[in-house]
Amino acid sequence: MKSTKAFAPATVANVSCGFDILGFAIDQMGDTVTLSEREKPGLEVLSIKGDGGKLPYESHKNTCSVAIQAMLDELGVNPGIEIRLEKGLPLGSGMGSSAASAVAALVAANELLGNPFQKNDLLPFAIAAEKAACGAGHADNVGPSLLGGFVLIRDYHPLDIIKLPVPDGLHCVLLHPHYELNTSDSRSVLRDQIPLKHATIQSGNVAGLIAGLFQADFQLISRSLRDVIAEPYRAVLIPGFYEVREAIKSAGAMGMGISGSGPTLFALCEGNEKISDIIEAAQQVYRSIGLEVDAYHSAINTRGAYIL
Ligand SMILES: Nc1ncnc2c1ncn2[C@@H]1O[C@H](COP(=O)(O)OP(=O)(O)O)[C@@H](O)[C@H]1O
Ligand SMILES: N[C@@H](CCOP(=O)(O)O)C(=O)O
Repeated sequence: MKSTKAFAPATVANVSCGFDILGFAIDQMGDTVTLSEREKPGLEVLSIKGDGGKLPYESHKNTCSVAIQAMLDELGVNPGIEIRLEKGLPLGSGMGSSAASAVAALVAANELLGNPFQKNDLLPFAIAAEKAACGAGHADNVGPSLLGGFVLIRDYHPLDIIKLPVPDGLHCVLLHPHYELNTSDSRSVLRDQIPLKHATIQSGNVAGLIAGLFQADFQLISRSLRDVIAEPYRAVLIPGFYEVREAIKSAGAMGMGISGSGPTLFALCEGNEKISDIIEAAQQVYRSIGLEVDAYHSAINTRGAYIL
C-alpha cells in the first residue's frame, strides 16, 4: 500500500495592514503529515503528535481530514486513507497552525492520488479546512504555507492569489508568549464596519507594502507596517503589545505587528545583524510583565509546502 509524507510551514498572516489578504511563510517551523492507503474506504486520523493531546481526531474537525475530504468530494472518489500528523507548531498561536496541517495534508494527498491538481488548485480545499477551524475561510495562512513567500489574496470570489517578490535580506522575528488565543475569539472582537478615513489609511499602507516588496525598499515597507482596522481591537488581548513594539523598534526592527490573530508578534528586519538585540529588547519587556516567551528568527520561506 502506498504512503506519502509532506511538510507545510508556519505563516504570518495579515502582515499588519493586510487583514485577510496578505501573509508570508517562515522557515523551519511547520507541520508534517503522513498518509497511507488502506482497504477500508474513508479517512481516519490515526495519530497526532506534538499537540499535548488537544487536537480532535474526528474527521469532520481535524483540518487535515477536512481539507482532504473537500478534495475527495471535488474528485468524486472515496479511497481509504490513514492520517498521521506531527505538529511542529504551537496551537492557537497566530502562526497558522491549523493552516499548516491542512496544507501538508493536501500536498501529501495530491501526491498519493497521482497529482490530479496543480499546487494552486489545492487552495479552496485548505480554505474549507480553515473555515472548519475558526469559522472563517481566510486564505492568508494557507496561501503562503502552500506557495511560500509573500502572498496577496486580491479577491476570494473567485479566488485570485498573487505571489509577491521577497527582497533579499528581509528577516523576520517571531515572539510567541506562552498562551493560546483562538482565531475565532480574536475575530469576534473586530468591527463589521470601518470609518472611511481608516479604509483610506489601510489601502495606502497595503499599496505601500506591496510597492516596497517590489522595489526592495525597506523604508517603504517599514512605513507601511501599520494596521488601523484589526490591531487596535486585538492589541488589548495581547499584554505588553505597545511596550514590546516601542522596545524592538528602538532596537532596530523595521516594524512590528500581530502575527495573524495573535498572541504571537512578528517583526521585520533588514538583515540579521540586529536580531539578537531585538529579541533581547522584547524579552526584557515580557520579563517585566511576567510572561514567558519563545523567540524565533527566520528568513522568509520562499518554497512553501513540499513532499518529503
Ligand atoms: N490539525 C490541526 N491543527 C491545529 N488546529 C486544529 C487542527 N485541526 C483542528 N484544529 C482546531 O483549530 C483551532 C485552532 O486554530 P486557530 O485558532 O486558527 O489557531 P492558529 O492561529 O494556530 O492556526 C482549534 O480549535 C483546533 O482544535
Ligand atoms: N486573517 C486572519 C489570520 C488568522 O491567523 P492565525 O494564524 O491566527 O490563525 C485573522 O486575522 O483572523
